[in-house]
Parts: sequence; C-alpha cells; structure tokens
Amino acid sequence: MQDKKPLGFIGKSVSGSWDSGTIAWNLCSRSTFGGSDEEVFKFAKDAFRSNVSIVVNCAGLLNEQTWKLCIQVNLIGSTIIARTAIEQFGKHNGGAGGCVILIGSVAGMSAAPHWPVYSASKHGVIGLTRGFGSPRQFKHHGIRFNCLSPAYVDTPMTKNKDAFLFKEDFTDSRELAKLALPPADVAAQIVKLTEDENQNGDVVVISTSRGVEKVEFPPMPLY
Ligand SMILES: NC(=O)C1=CN([C@@H]2O[C@H](COP(=O)(O)OP(=O)(O)OC[C@H]3O[C@@H](n4cnc5c(N)ncnc54)[C@H](O)[C@@H]3O)[C@@H](O)[C@H]2O)C=CC1
Ligand SMILES: CCCCC/C=C\C=C\C(=O)C/C=C\C/C=C\CCCC(=O)O
Repeated sequence: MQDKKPLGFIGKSVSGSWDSGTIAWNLCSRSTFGGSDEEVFKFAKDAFRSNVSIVVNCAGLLNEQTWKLCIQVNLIGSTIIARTAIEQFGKHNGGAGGCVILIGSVAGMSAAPHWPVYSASKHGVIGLTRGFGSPRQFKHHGIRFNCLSPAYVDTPMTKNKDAFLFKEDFTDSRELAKLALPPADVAAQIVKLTEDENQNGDVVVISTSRGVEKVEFPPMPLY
C-alpha cells in the first residue's frame, strides 16, 4: 500500500470508504472458494506487486456448523496472507519490509464452549503472529506482525446464533450487545498498530471492560 493508506478493509460496512483494492478479501475468498493453492498465491503475488507494505486481514467466520470452512477462512486464509506478504515485500527478497495485522479474538486465548473450532482457529492466528513476528523472523524479512484480538464487537457476526453450539444459552443477547465494542474503536487500534514501529510479534486485546492491553505470555520451557 502506498503512503500508508490502506487499500481496503474487509466488510461491507466500510469497503466503500477506501480505494478499490480488497486484497485480503480476495485472498480469503479465493483460498476458500476457488482455485488451487498455486492459483491463490499467484493472485496474491499480482495483488501485492508495487509498493504494498501494510496488510490487514480482517476476514473471518464463526460457524461451528461449517467448521472446516471456519478453519479455512480464519487460519488458512491468515497463513496465505502472512506467507505471501513475506515473499512479496520481505527485505530478504529485496522488498522494503512493512507490517501485517491479523485479527484474532479473545476466543483465541480462552476456552470457548459455544465455538470451540472458531476458538482453535484464532489460537492459530495468534501462533502465526508470534512466530512470524519473532526477532529471528524480523531480522530475515523486516515485516512486523501483530494481532489485534477483540472481545465482542457490534457486527453481524454476533447476531447469528445458529452458528453457535448450545444456542439456547443465548436467549437474550441484548445486554451483551450493549457492552460490545463499536467497530470504529477496533479500526482505530488497527491503525495504531500499523504506525507503532516498536510493536512486533504482539497480541493486543481490546475490550469494552478493560480497554487496550498487550498480552504478556509466560516463558515456556523448551525441554
Ligand atoms: N464481532 C466480534 O465480536 C468479533 C470479531 N472478531 C473478528 O473480527 C473479524 C471481523 O469480523 P466481524 O466484522 O465481526 O464479522 P462479520 O461476519 O460481520 O464480517 C466478517 C467479514 O469476513 C468476510 N469473509 C468471511 N468469509 C470470507 C471468505 N471466505 N472470503 C472473504 N471474505 C470472507 C465476510 O464477507 C465479512 O465481510 C473476524 O476475523 C472475526 O473473527 C474478533 C473478535 C470479536
Ligand atoms: C449473542 C452474543 C454472542 C455473540 C458472539 C459472537 C461472536 C464472537 C466473536 C468472537 O471472536 C468472540 C468474542 C468474545 C468472546 C470469546 C470467548 C468467550 C467464551 C465464548 C463461549 O461462550 O463459548
């Protein structure tokens, strides 16, 4: 993307507000609905040509009934975007580096009885972020990877109870809806993450109850 201006955000509500490109949307669509991996990567290469340096992948699906599709969109789609960004604008390939923002969820860090597969896919998105955003990777490709993980956001995703398990538990979601974040708050935080050169490999949670928090992961024993 040129001059730090995003080519496009995912989602019908905002897609008209930016220039015409919708790279991540096209990538996820193609990875989900059409073509081989080779074709998807070829499309991505063409789309990422010429000075792209910021990519935000917001496309996502919560549906425990179509759980394979959920993994395909959330985890495989994010993986294709991450890998293609590295290949296309990584410094190791003569590119200028840049930044990739993946959208996770607090469900990527908590037990989620009503959407376990969605939760697993978002745990995976966090793993991608931390691995590709590690100092060793950054030294190689010069691309910052960060993950913004929202709690409930007031979007169409939260209205489709048929997508959840035990949907009878959601008899009255109006109180919860009042506590959901406005999408604009999430968008503002995405922009901040693209701008802050000090953030890399980070998972940032945003919620109505606690605001914006960087997640601290415990050090793990390797043996
Ligand atoms: N709404 C919420 O409470 C939360 C949402 N999120 C995440 O935020 C992101 C945005 O979700 P929402 O706007 O809430 O949901 P949404 O359902 O309103 O929007 C999701 C968007 O993803 C696109 N999409 C889905 N499958 C696709 C595919 N195969 N190819 C291309 N595009 C596809 C849809 O067209 C839609 O525009 C997702 O990654 C979601 O997992 C994270 C935490 C909370
Ligand atoms: C009727 C209200 C529920 C709407 C939920 C819809 C979308 C959620 C998207 C997320 O990414 C999850 C956000 C926050 C909660 C995460 C985990 C809490 C435990 C979930 C569970 O009960 O299974």
